[in-house]
Amino acid sequence: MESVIQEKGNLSIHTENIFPIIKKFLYSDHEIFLRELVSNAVDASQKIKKLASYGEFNGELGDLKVVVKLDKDAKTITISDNGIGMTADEIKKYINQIAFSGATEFVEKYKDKGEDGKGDKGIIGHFGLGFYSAYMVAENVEILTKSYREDAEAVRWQCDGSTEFELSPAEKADRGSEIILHIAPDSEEFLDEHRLRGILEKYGKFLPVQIEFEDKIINNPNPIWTKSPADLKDEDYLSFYKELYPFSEDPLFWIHLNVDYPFNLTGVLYFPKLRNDFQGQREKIQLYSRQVFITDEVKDIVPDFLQLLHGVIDSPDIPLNVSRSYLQADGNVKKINGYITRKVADKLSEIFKNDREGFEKKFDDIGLFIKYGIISDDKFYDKAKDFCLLKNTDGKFFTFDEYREAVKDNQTDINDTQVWLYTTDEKKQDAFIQSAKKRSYDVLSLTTVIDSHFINALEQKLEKVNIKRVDADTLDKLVEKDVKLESILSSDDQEKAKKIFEEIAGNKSANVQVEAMPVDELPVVITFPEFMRRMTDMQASSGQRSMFGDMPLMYTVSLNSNHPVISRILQSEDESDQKVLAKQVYDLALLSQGLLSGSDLTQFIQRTVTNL
Ligand SMILES: Nc1ncnc2c1ncn2[C@@H]1O[C@H](COP(=O)(O)OP(=O)(O)OP(=O)(O)O)[C@@H](O)[C@H]1O
Repeated sequence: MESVIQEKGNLSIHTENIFPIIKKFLYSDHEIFLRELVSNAVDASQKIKKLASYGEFNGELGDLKVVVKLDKDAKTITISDNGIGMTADEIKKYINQIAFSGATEFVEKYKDKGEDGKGDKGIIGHFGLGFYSAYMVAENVEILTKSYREDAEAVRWQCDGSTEFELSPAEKADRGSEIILHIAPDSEEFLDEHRLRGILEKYGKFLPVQIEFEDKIINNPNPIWTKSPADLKDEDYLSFYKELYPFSEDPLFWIHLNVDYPFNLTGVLYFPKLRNDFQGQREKIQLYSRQVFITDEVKDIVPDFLQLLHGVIDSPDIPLNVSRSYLQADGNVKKINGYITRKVADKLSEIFKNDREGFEKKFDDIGLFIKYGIISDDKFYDKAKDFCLLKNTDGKFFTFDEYREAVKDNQTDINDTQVWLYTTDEKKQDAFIQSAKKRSYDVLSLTTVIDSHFINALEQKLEKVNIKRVDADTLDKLVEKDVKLESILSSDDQEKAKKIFEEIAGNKSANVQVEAMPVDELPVVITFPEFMRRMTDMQASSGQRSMFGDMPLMYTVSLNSNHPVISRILQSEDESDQKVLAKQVYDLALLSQGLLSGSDLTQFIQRTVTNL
């Protein structure tokens, strides 16, 4: 057997292998070539502007513009700019040496220049690979360029995707570059003006230099997120929203993001009208890097609940073209997450403090969002706990603290725990809500898709608070008090009543019990244990089918031992009379829970009509 000797060395890379790799794997989406080449042209234009501002270029800047031209007959796409251009030496350095980025070098060189000491502002490239993405669609690429330097000579570079290139003197009157792509037969789909305009509008809609295609400027070089909030009016934000989402309703409000340290980020986030739906609204945030569109999949950059917002985030500090798992672990991305969450919470808190009435009016829309935030993000909860509102069945709003105070006297039970009652459907649970109100209990209206999760989260976070649906049990059991009502029935009679109703329920899942309730409450009350409710509610909101079928597996039948009808049933001599009466009150209880249907309901109606 051959023995292995310890050895160190360099892996060798053969450049002839690199083109096929670039062509296949550099970007999964071939249309990106246009984004890359137009970005380079924009960079070249920004650089000349900067050089002029640093006094290193004293010629005429002219009208800086990038022009994209399609020639179907010649099968070429040409991207021209009047930026800094390149000398033959620069081509050798920046183009021939793959992955040697001239952008990075420019930024390094000028990093301390400019009033703000940020020489890199506005320069897009930094990997040094973008240019080669041209070979994803072209079989041959030409560069015709003339540097801004005095006495510079124009040069032509050409390469057919092998490792050989040609560099020669050329004729070009004006400063700048032309990149001519000879489109490969398998990429002729790009020789279509609609397709090209589509790609340009997607990636270049907000590029900072004018982009012309077929004699029209396709971009808005000064989108509002690049401006100072002090210079903007509400109309500006609204019309930008319309520019982004042409057919949407106006947003509720917005946040202008602007931070330079410890990372760079600008943007505008809008709160849309959510309307109880938060699936259809996602993937509306667009991510830009120095005004170049990158993606509208911001899953890994923006916390889940914030994806309900709309708008634009622009950050050169979010690593692009890297794997998802890397992105999630990235320190900047984490900081950006935290920053956006904080900003959003601060904005909500500000509106709440300055305009409580307006905040309450918008709460049906923003409530969903705030609750989602509370469920999923502890840091957000820390801020939101002071402005998240609870609405009761009378339409009155409370903060958590206000609500604690409001129900303290009446709804604290023997364990010194507050019981907050809620309804998920005011109409269906009306009988229970009315009974609760008779005792001056307050009932919260928690009717949105997210509320079952929200209630769980609240119980975990709020101390000494139990949240129970108003029909989870009889009121005496929901809010247990020291003083208990006496039952007028003897324990023998109670046992008898229980038997009669057990027979009528005829159902193992109904748990019959006797309880001393006030006389003015119903003779029979049907309730569902809270835990059972929650499981079914949560399953329903997460879109799963309930494992309990249509009706919950277990329910409680409480007989009011103080109600005269129960006494009448017990006193009845005739067994069939007794049954009819018991069945009638039992069906009434089912009816008030919406549980009486089909032949049971028909029989109930028949019986009732004949006894009129
Ligand atoms: N139109 C142009 N005008 C002037 N210089 C250019 C032009 N296109 C490319 N270059 C030069 O070639 C270099 C390499 O470009 P390339 O697109 O490969 O990388 P990059 O722009 O630096 O980084 P990225 O990979 O992020 O695009 C640029 O940094 C720039 O110096």
